[in-house]
Amino acid sequence: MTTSPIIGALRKEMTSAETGRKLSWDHNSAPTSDTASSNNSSIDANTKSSLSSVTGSNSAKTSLSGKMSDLNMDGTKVSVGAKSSGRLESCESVKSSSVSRASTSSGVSDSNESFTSSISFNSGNNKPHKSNDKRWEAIQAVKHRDGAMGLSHFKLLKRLGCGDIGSVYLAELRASNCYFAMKVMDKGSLASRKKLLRAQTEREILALLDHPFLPTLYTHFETEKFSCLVMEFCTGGDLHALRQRQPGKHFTEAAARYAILKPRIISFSCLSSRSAAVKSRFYASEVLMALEYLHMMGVVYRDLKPENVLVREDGHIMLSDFDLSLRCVVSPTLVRSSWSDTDPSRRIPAYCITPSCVEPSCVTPACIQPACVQPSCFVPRMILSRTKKSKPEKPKMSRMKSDVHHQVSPLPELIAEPTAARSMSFVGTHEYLAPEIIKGEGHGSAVDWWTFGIFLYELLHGKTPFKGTGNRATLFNVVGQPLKFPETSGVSFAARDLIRGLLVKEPMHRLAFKRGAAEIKQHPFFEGVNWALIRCTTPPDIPKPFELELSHSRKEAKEVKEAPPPPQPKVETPPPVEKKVVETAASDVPNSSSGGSYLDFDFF
Ligand SMILES: Nc1ncnc2c1ncn2[C@@H]1O[C@H](COP(=O)(O)OP(=O)(O)OP(=O)(O)O)[C@@H](O)[C@H]1O
Repeated sequence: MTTSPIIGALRKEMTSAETGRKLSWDHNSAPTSDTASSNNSSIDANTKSSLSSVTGSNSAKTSLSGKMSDLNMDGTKVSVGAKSSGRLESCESVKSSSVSRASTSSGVSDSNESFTSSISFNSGNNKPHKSNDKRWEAIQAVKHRDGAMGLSHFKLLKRLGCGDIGSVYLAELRASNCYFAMKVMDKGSLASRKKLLRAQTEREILALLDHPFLPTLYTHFETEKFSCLVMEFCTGGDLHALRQRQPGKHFTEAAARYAILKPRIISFSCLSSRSAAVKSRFYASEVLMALEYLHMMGVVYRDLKPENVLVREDGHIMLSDFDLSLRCVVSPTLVRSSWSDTDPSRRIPAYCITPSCVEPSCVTPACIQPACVQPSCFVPRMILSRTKKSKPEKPKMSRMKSDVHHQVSPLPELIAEPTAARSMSFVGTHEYLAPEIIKGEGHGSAVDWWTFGIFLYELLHGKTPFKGTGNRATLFNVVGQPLKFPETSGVSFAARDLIRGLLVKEPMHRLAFKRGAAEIKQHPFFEGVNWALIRCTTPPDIPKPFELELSHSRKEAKEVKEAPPPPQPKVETPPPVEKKVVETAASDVPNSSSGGSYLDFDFF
């Protein structure tokens, strides 16, 4: 067994006094660290779900940009490892003015090893929902003490997995008893494989997020060779990996029973249909909220599948893996207020809310208000203005009743759907690809609702609906075959109706095309879901306590330090996977069923 270059280099860097080179992302070359001041707007789509829980603050934005050539790309070819589940991607080829990497300079291409962007984003320095998180505090304390973070601040305990652009390690912040998932990407490898833009996109998106069902980026730092993202560690693993470990890659009846007892093993197909429906609804609800938040932030996820749904320590979910996501412009709009007052002067107008990540230029002409309101002002402003007006008047019972009615009447409806997003990229996973991606027609946020339909189908049936004998057949099925449910499906009518609505091949007729998650939430399948309190719901499965894992991790940590690490899977010879990589368009490229490698290609 040979020591992989990435581990060897990691060891070297960890034992050195390296504390993390500052990444210069500043447009004017002013040094900015990973703790750069940030636009710290955030959206909590959970607690005030009817509004997609808009909250935020108004700290100054920092326009960050960078030259990747500053990152000392040494061009060293290192096999970072292959993804363990197949998916495809082409180089990003966004062809719409509505799609932006914010103010990324023109001509940005991953093939340019040097590029500049001026995307204004939340560097992760301010996460309002992390104020009571001891891991957050621990990281902040180290930053405060040492100025910058580096590999030497962490102990890498074990490798959790590897993806196309990096390996993920369980890492302990030294002397803190705080654990993280650290994604380590070899910059030379990224550069030589033209993955710099993907890595940058993922980092920027992670930095934006502040939501219970999405990963927290605690910090990121650069060393001479590596780019490291320090994220929340999910103890429950991912659903795909758990199933892969079962004999025959599916749960047996016994395993299904075990699944009920052992929360980390989750089988939807083998549980009783009621149990599966309950679990599916829980996980689907949380995924839906995460997608809603992402869309509101101008992110089209594009890679929903069980493999990317991690189970957190508390049993709630966390979507991961944003390197195939698309960033775009979005103008969430209030289309219906709860105020039905006929007096125009008292009527709450339609607001346009800019997502925190987008520069003022994001404001589309559709915004009828002179200024877009910050999310945090949204609910209070509406309620306060009402209260103020009624103050001087003598309170009458009828008026009070009316006010109470207003305050408890259905919350305003907000469209947070980036309907104008358009991309020509060919990205995703075969069985989850939307027809418009396969046909190369250009796609937008509706692809996430298609994948949500496939995801729901898989949760409830244990398989995806269009899987063919090979990848090519799968693609043909997606485009040409009607949706069918197993005859013996014990799945409810409501579930099937929802799936049918989501798996409409024509995106414009697909459920949620116009109004996004709001449409889906109203479907009978989700009847009874308390969206506002879903975060407080007791999950159907809770992973076993992390302490039990720890002894195992420490053992492995010793191995990482003292023994040759496991060989990195080579991109060319990846392990067999269940969901294969699409290598080509449906008609003209050979089937790739023999491998799961990630092959980049342009659809056109
Ligand atoms: N926050 C996390 N907590 C626990 N395990 C994680 C976490 N993030 C990733 N992992 C594990 O590491 C593996 C690799 O993750 P990673 O995101 O790098 O690769 P991927 O999901 O295969 O995507 P990509 O190829 O785009 O990088 C995942 O499959 C998962 O098992």
